[in-house]
Amino acid sequence: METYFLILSLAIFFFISLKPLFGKRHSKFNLPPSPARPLPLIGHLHLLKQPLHRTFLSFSQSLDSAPIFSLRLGNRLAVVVSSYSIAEECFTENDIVLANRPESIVGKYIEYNFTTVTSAPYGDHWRNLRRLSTLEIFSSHKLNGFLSVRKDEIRHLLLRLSKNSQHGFAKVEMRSLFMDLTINNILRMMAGKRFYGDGTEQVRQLIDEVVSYAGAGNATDYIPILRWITSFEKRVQELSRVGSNEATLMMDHLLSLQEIQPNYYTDITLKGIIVVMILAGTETLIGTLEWAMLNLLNHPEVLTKARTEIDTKIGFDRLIDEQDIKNLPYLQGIVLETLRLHPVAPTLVPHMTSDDCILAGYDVLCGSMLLVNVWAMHRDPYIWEDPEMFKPERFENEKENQKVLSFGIGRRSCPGVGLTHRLVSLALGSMVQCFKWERIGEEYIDTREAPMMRPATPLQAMCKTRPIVHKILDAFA
Ligand code: HEM
Repeated sequence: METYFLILSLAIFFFISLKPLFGKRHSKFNLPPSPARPLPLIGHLHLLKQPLHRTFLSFSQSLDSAPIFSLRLGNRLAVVVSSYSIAEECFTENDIVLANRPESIVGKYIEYNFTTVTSAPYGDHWRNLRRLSTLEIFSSHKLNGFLSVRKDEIRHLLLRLSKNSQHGFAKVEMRSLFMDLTINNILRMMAGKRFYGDGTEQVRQLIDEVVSYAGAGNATDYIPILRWITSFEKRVQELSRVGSNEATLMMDHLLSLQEIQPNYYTDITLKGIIVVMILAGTETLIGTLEWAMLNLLNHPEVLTKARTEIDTKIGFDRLIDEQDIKNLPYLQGIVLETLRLHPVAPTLVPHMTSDDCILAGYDVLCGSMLLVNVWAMHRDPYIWEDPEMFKPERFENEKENQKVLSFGIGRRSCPGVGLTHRLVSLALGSMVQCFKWERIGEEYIDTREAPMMRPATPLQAMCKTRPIVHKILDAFA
């Protein structure tokens, strides 16, 4: 009897899930081309190999370099764009229609039922959150106020680097140092507190797991039956509980705002802000710093040029400061070149259409997911000279800056861009100014990426202090 009900339920489920995929509604529309015929129920999900941005580039190439194509991911239609002109069409005339986010299991459990600024549908609630985070966190005024936190955390980083490297080259593992820098920076901005030792590692593991579940590659988001069969949803629910405890500890600062305006600053809103800041503002910065250092180690001539720029403009008596960065164009070029070659959100954060629209002459139906493959666009040989090469010089022409779309464009673009440029440039500039750097061996470091856009092998380097480090050590003494 049980088997009978199972077969009956599966038959009904198959009928319901296949109907929209093969229904008449789709056939009368001019949808973007697809790389292959979709399979029943799963559509093209079986073709999605990690890393997705590379798979998407090969789909596009298999379709005669099609700059837009469509996929069926279980019960959802997705459109993938990989050209500048279509991306511009998306985020200018179609910006509002494309300003929604698709629902996901992470959005439901970790992002408080789609109420955070990253996951909320486009509308009044999202607008309020965006304004709130701009005023309280991302405005120049607020970022200037947090400068002392950034400087202090960078000083901690330099001190740790100098520990064993004052009398000769010492080997250092960069990821854990960048992890402490970025997590402590965000936590101090949010709650005025640092995490030490094991605390950071725990937070980091939590972030790692949540970030690995976010994004467009989870079959469970598209095939509802997988929610019952796999333990994915349960695991995300468990993580959401751990995350809540962590967040509760960091509420001090925002709670004072709640006292003044309790209706506006609800508990969920405040927790959501903290969760988003940690999720969006740590892994992104760690990855960017790691890729930047990796490229400097693989290109000693770039490193020398950056050091000469800093020595010439700043001298040997003081440490680089944030206001120096505008006078260090080569350093800024290194950061931009890192963001171009290694955008940590290579297909941006998924968008969703709230109505039918037209892109590049194709019909894009209401409820479709949009992914923009900026990783592929940043390596397009028709747009960039020597696209695979790490050449910060290309940004001597300031017009090139506009072509780096790692933070997205339009109303849902990243509000953390200012903080990223400040922290990454200052940390990188300080490390170049204070240390000599070498690879741990003769061979070049692997530039392929692991899942989540990290370097394939955790970055290690050899560093040796330069005399200026003593000025920092003295200041700490
Ligand atoms: C290298 C650093 C970073 C990169 C490459 C990056 C990239 C992105 C991208 C691609 C998006 C989505 C854009 C779109 O949907 O079109 C985004 C959204 C967002 N980012 Fe970042 N990000 C970075 C750092 C940060 C930092 C440091 C923070 C905060 C501390 C942050 C907070 C956010 C938030 C809140 C959103 C959601 C915006 C919305 O949906 O309205 N990001 N980021």
